Amino acid sequence: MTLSNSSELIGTDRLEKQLETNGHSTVSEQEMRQSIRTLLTELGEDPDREGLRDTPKRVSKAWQFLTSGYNQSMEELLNGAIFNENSHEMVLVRDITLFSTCEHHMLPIIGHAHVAYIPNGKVIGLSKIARICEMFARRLQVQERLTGQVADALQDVLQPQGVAVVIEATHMCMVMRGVQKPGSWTTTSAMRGVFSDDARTRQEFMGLIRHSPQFH
Ligand SMILES: Nc1nc2c(ncn2[C@@H]2O[C@H](COP(=O)(O)OP(=O)(O)OP(=O)(O)O)[C@@H](O)[C@H]2O)c(=O)[nH]1
Ligand SMILES: [Zn+2]
Repeated sequence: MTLSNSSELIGTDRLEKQLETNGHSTVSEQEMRQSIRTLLTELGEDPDREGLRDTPKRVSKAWQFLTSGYNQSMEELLNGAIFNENSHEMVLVRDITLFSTCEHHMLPIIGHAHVAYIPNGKVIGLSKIARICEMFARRLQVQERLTGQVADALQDVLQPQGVAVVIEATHMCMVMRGVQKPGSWTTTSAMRGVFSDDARTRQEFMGLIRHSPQFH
């Protein structure tokens, strides 16, 4: 199923249709709200008090947004922004802010992605690299899979000489609860093509992402 950009607001009618047809959920918007209401009650809250009255609706909308990456199509996301270019030097977009959701606890994963590729006759619009990251981040994830999906998607659409993806993230399930380790960061990488085969290319990439960016 193809839907438009995840950052668009989704109207309730369209949202319900999407929920019924996207294959990831058959629950309606109403059922989702009801389950959030039940959760509030089970937590000992009064879901009818003023501050919580619209919370099921808000939470439902928030989760639709946070998981909207399931409904995006690569074709729409790319919008044709792949250009023929006879360049064979590394392209790196670093410090792409990422917000994802851990599939074990449904708590936030917050971090950065660094994405590089070496073209092989085609380049991609730079913003599309960040959009690809967002599409996979806005799903229930584990960091390893997210990293590999970004690498495979770029490899697929560009057939470059290689792709490298490093994600550095902190998991709220390890910070706010459980083992409670604020300041812990997880680094994952996915190397494809020349980044996997050639240590010098990989080293060049690693050297570039170590360097601090000029602007934040
Ligand atoms: N590999 C991997 N593990 C993750 C990720 N996000 C969360 N986890 C881990 O998933 C594991 C789930 O372990 P369980 O023992 O089933 O769940 P739990 O009892 O809530 O575990 P604790 O977090 O240790 O309290 C935990 O070790 C989490 O840290 C991720 O992106 N990748
Ligand atoms: Zn977790």
